[in-house]
This record gives sequence, C-alpha cells and structure tokens, in this order.
Amino acid sequence: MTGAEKPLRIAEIFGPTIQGEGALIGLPTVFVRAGGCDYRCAWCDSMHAVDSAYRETWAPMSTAQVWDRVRELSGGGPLTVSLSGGNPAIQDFGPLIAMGRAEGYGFALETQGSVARDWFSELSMLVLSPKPPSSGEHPDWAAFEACLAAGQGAEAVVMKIVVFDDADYAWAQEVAGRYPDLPLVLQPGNPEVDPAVPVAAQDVADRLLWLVEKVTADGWFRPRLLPQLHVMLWGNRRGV
Ligand SMILES: C[S@@+](CC[C@H](N)C(=O)[O-])C[C@H]1O[C@@H](n2cnc3c(N)ncnc32)[C@H](O)[C@@H]1O
Ligand SMILES: Nc1nc2[nH]cc(C(=O)O)c2c(=O)[nH]1
Ligand code: SF4
Ligand SMILES: [Mg+2]
Repeated sequence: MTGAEKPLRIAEIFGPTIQGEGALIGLPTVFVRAGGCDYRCAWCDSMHAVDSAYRETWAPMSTAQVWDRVRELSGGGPLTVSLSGGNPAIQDFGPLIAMGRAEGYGFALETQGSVARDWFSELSMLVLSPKPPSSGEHPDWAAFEACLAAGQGAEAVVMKIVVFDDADYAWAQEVAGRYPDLPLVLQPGNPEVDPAVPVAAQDVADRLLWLVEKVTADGWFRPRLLPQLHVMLWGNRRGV
C-alpha cells in the first residue's frame, strides 16, 4: 500500500457471475463487496458485510490490490464491475473506478442512498435502493436527494425497491410518485437469508407472481418487476 492511502475494507470479491438484480440483470459481472454499513435492515441478505461481528473477515486492501483481483477474475475483461456491500458509499471507491475506467471497465454501484459521494458521477449505473418499512430503517430523504444530485453525471440512475408486504408496496407507490423520472425496479423480498438454508426457485417465483398480480390489478405500468435471479439459481450461497 502506498503512502497515506486508507485501505478499503473488503468483505469479498467474487466472479465472474451474473448480475442477479435490477436493470443489469443477467449481465456477466465481478462483484466487489465492501465491508460495513450504516443501516441494519431486519432482512439484510448480506449481514457478513454489515455486522461488525464479521469485521475480522474483512480484508484491508489497497485500491491497486482490489483492482488486480478484479482484473484477474475478469480475465482482463472489460466488463461492468458491481460494487455492493454493506454500503460501498461509506468508503472511497473513486480511485478504483478511475483505475478501471482507464482500462475500459464500467461500474455499477448499489447503495441505500444514505451517503452521497462526488464519484457517483463516474458510474455506469447508480442503483439507489431506499429501504421500505419492513426493513425497520428510515430513509433520510435529504441524503437520498444528495445522492441523486451526485449521480447526475452517471450514465444511468435507477431506483430499486424491495417489497415484502402490502405496506412496503404502498410505500413504494408513494416514493415512486415523488420521483416520477427515475426508472423503477421492484424486487420481491427474500425472507430466508441464511446461506446454509436452500431456497426453492419456485418460492422466489411465487413471491414475484404476488407482486406481478398486484401491479397488474392496480394498472400500475411504470415499474419493472424482477426476481433475484442469483437466488433462483444458487439460493443464498455466498460468492455467486
Ligand atoms: C445487500 S444490499 C447492499 C447495497 C446497499 N446497502 C443497499 O441496501 O442498497 C444489495 C441489494 O440487496 C437488497 N436486499 C437485501 N436483502 C434482501 C432480501 N432479503 N430480499 C431481497 N432483497 C434484498 C437490498 O435492498 C439492495 O437492493
Ligand atoms: N449474482 C449476484 N447478483 C447480485 N445483485 C446484487 C447483489 C448484492 O448482494 O448486492 C448480488 C449478489 O450477491 N450476487
Ligand atoms: S442497507 Fe443494504 S447492506 Fe445495509 S443492512 Fe440494509 S440491505 Fe444490508
Ligand atoms: Mg445480495
């Protein structure tokens, strides 16, 4: 590590796999999962990157070390790297994005929209995923709007809302109405987040069907409804 650079805390780097969620669903990608989060969602499927009990498993890595691993896994790529976590926005991924972009890679980043960074403008896609009532968290809308402003220069900004129940659905409709110009994805929530417990693809499909029936019954034609494709394929296994 050089000079005064603060190491990144990295929970895992894995791939190539496919992007299982949202607007880039199905696209081959390599994941960089940052360790640490300012939220504690009741149903978080990535607690190994959130709970400080796992802190010892997060590797301190320089930007160059992270980049070397991404390059190794992607066989020289280029592809669209997925930055997730935890909340990747609580760390400085600006230098990594600059390094990758210089080699023709793109970057998509998933965040709840609680912390804005100027380097959001360098992203191929900023995915903002404000948390619904079932999460137990309460979005700070001023921070969310700062994220939207910071993402102005990004190639795309998308809102992705997880829906577990009727209250989340009503909340998603209300929030979507406040941001009429944002492309919107609704994703059914997965109540089973233990990596050791298998998830039946049919259960994922059933939860998506519940959501499809709601939006079609309501004549709400704006959102795109997508499952967590990786959960259908691999359940909650880590590293895929
Ligand atoms: C693990 S989070 C990490 C990035 C960021 N902290 C966030 O929440 O947007 C990645 C995505 O997974 C979603 N997610 C987390 N747990 C989930 C679950 N049990 N079912 C469905 N989606 C979930 C989040 O809402 C977010 O869109
Ligand atoms: N394949 C795959 N797609 C994903 N999309 C979002 C993920 C995440 O945990 O942020 C994720 C993940 O963990 N794996
Ligand atoms: S904000 Fe994202 S990573 Fe953090 S606890 Fe919620 S779902 Fe998990
Ligand atoms: Mg996940």
